[in-house]
Amino acid sequence: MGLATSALWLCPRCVPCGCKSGGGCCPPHAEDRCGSARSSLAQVCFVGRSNVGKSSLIRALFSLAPEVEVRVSKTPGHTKKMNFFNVGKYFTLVDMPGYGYNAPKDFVDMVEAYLQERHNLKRTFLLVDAVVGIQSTDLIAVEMLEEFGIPYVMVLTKIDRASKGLLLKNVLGIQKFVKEKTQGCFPQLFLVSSVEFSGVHLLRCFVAHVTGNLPTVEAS
Ligand SMILES: Nc1nc2c(ncn2[C@@H]2O[C@H](COP(=O)(O)OP(=O)(O)OP(=O)(O)O)[C@@H](O)[C@H]2O)c(=O)[nH]1
Ligand SMILES: [Mg+2]
Repeated sequence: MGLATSALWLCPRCVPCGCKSGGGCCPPHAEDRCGSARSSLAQVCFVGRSNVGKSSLIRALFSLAPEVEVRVSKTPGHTKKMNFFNVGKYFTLVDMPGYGYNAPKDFVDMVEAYLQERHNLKRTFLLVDAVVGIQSTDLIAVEMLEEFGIPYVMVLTKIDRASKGLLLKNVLGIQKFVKEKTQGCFPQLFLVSSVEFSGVHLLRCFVAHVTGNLPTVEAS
């Protein structure tokens, strides 16, 4: 995976329309830096409740790419806008604001608009906190992804904070939920700690794979 990385901030509605200026087609939320227009790069995005560890996971996944300048905070609701980062010429990753506590007021408009257009979105990573497990707000997110037919993957975060027993309970609960209640969810759950870097390498390879950047290895 190429690690020459440049950060872009794009208005999600500029991606489909090709607007470069941030004016005209852009909704009021897009007065921030509107980067380049329609991108042909594959995209992956990271969603989940506020404070679940989205920005931290992106930082851990792309720790070798210092230009992915993701901001992490103890305060839930820290990430207020969708932040787009280009990973070299290979793909674009999207750090979403969180839903639930202290979510930005325009969260639904912003995220729904993006997911409906989902230009080149190859996979969505839905993060769930390993200590608290799946919550009712996560179920709403799952419903939305299922309704839009978006392929997604569940990731259990902060596994360093969960006891072995609690981790097992939440893993089994999510596996049962995925099997019985979902269509578009990848059956393999990823377990990660962005602090201890556990599970990060496997997920990094998976991101490379879904964005078409993992060379096929022939079985001998
Ligand atoms: N122990 C532990 N703490 C973590 C881990 N990942 C994130 N955190 C902490 O959780 C808090 C929130 O992390 P963020 O990455 O900012 O969470 P977020 O989902 O981006 O939050 P919002 O942008 O507010 O939605 C920070 O204090 C992080 O240090 C982890 O794997 N283990
Ligand atoms: Mg964040």
